[in-house]
Amino acid sequence: MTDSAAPAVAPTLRGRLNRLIGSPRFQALIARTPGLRRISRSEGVAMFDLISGFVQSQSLLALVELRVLHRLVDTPAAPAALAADCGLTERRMAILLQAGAALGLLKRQRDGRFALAQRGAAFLGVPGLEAMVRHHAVLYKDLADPVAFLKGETDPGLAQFWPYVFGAAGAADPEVVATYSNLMADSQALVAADTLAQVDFRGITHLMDVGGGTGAFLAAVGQAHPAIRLSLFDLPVVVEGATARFAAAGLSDRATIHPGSFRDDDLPRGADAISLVRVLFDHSDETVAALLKRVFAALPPGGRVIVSETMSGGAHPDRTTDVYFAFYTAAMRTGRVRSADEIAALLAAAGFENVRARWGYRPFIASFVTARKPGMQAAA
Ligand SMILES: C[S@@+](CC[C@H](N)C(=O)[O-])C[C@H]1O[C@@H](n2cnc3c(N)ncnc32)[C@H](O)[C@@H]1O
Repeated sequence: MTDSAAPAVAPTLRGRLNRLIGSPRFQALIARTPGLRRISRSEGVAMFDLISGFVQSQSLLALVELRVLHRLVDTPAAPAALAADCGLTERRMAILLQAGAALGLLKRQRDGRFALAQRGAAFLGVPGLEAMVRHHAVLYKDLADPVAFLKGETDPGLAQFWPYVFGAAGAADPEVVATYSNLMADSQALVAADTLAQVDFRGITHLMDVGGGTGAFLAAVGQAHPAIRLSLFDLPVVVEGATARFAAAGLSDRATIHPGSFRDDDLPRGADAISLVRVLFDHSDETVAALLKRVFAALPPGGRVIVSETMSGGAHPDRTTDVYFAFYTAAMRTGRVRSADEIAALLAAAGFENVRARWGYRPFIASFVTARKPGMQAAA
């Protein structure tokens, strides 16, 4: 440990253990001891993974920007062949391809050529993943000085990328809106699949998706549950894209679009369930509390609210959500990744009961909290 001075207060048992684990003599002993050597090695690998993670992400960005995975879909290629197409020297191309293979996205063949590996093929198959990697350039800049970022001394660019979080006025530029709506809609397929698999939709006759973007989640619900009526509520400039989506999905007769802002307008009534998919984590506790009050008011007695988004692990910090999403939403300035317990408390404060949480089986896609408005369940 770097600070080897005697502690000012008597260390706890955990503290004494920390000092022991951090001592070079102890580490040398573990590295020499059969059985423990393996643990020491895997801890070393895990630690180096933490240290080098940003280079892995930047290698991935280079692979995406140069469309290397796409170029290898049909046939393997040698560094020299790809170098010319990508405008790199052969040597630099070889570095990138070797890194891609080390990350499991490519496979290095015996003849020195590189092929697309299964992980690379799967990466290309996930809608929105390439766009997600590309837009990380903004977050990467925002985190260049993480201490200044955490002290609030920087002006994060991600806040401008998602202008709607500051209110309807910020979302006036159709080009900006199209960029984030497409990114959201592309990544929605996985969120919808997990939500439909892990949340019970039985008994719902009319679902309103608030902050539902261009209707991608509702389209998935509509296809999985042919009897449910659908309502979409989002900012006017955002819902413009929903008409074509519902028409293409054959849902125009079942779906109603309500343009509006949940900051300024009451929510339309009539739905016996309201979903909030990746909406709460964009906003402050104050905005969320006000939104949940409106959700409560719009539901009939017994009506259901469904929250689906990535959540903090809370008492059990989660590697996927408590690092990436926590910093991401902090860079948006207004947002926060909350634990299921925190969301449950906000729902209870809004008057909901029967609050149930479900940790997602892919927590980096979504986890879920559902609750009911007290009173009789709405008639089917
Ligand atoms: C992170 S996106 C999620 C979109 C969609 N639910 C999904 O999961 O793909 C948040 C959505 O909330 C909407 N939103 C933000 N502020 C809003 C407001 N004041 N009123 C209505 N919708 C709003 C945005 O336009 C955007 O579509």
